[in-house]
Amino acid sequence: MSRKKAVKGKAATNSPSAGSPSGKGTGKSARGSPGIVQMNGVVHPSRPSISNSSEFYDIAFKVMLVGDSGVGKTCLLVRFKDGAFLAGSFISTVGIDFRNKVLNIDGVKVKLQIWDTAGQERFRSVTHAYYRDAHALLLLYDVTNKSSFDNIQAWLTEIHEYAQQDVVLMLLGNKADATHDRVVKREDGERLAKEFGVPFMETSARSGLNVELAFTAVAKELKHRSMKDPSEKFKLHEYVNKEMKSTGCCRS
Ligand SMILES: Nc1nc2c(ncn2[C@@H]2O[C@H](COP(=O)(O)OP(=O)(O)OP(=O)(O)O)[C@@H](O)[C@H]2O)c(=O)[nH]1
Ligand SMILES: [Mg+2]
Repeated sequence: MSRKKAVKGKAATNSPSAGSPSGKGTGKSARGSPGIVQMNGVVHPSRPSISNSSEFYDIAFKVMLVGDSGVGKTCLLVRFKDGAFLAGSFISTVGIDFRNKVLNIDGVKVKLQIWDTAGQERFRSVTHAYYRDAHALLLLYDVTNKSSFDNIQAWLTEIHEYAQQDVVLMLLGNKADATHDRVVKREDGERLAKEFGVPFMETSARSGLNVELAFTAVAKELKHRSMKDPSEKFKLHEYVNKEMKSTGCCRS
């Protein structure tokens, strides 16, 4: 396995690579996605990085953050990438943006290119165009906002319409730190996730609760799928449940 160099940066003005399904499996660069070539669902850089990032990786995947405006998608990404919480006034994302992070998963360097989408309705058509190339989707609601939870079903319909059939999907109930403002119980999130057969956890971009776990679980699943190693058994649901219990984070 050759080791690649991670491309770092933001691409708010990029057109979606998803606009080029023909790039899939051909080894050709996907239109509008600088330095990205798709081969067997795994993303590799098509040319040397011009950024100052010196982080190398073996395999790379696209992960998208979706959910209503204000649920905490940007804050979750910033917490994961920089280990910090974006305090202060809420600045709603315009369009779409991405950040890269390389994780060491069982000795394999897995680069996650994480796309932070705008939750506002008016950007929905922009977001739709990116779904097709996503290997994983983190679907967020806000435990302090009932309508963001009620909208999860609509988001799932959208995901089924625009994303790949085998996309890795996880439901996250964010802002779990906000105990006084909570209106959605953890059990409600669990029930909904069970109904749709998706792994679930509560997170907090503010406290960092389960943020690393959510991305690591997705990276492990994607790595497992791409390696197709029959000797290696990995079950996303089991991993999430086991890790949640071991941290004792969200169980009463
Ligand atoms: N208490 C608490 N507040 C949070 C958390 N995550 C985000 N927030 C707050 O929620 C607001 C919205 O956060 P964003 O991350 O900007 O929301 P978003 O989902 O990216 O919204 P759009 O970009 O409009 O789609 C901000 O005021 C954050 O400070 C969290 O885990 N806990
Ligand atoms: Mg945002």
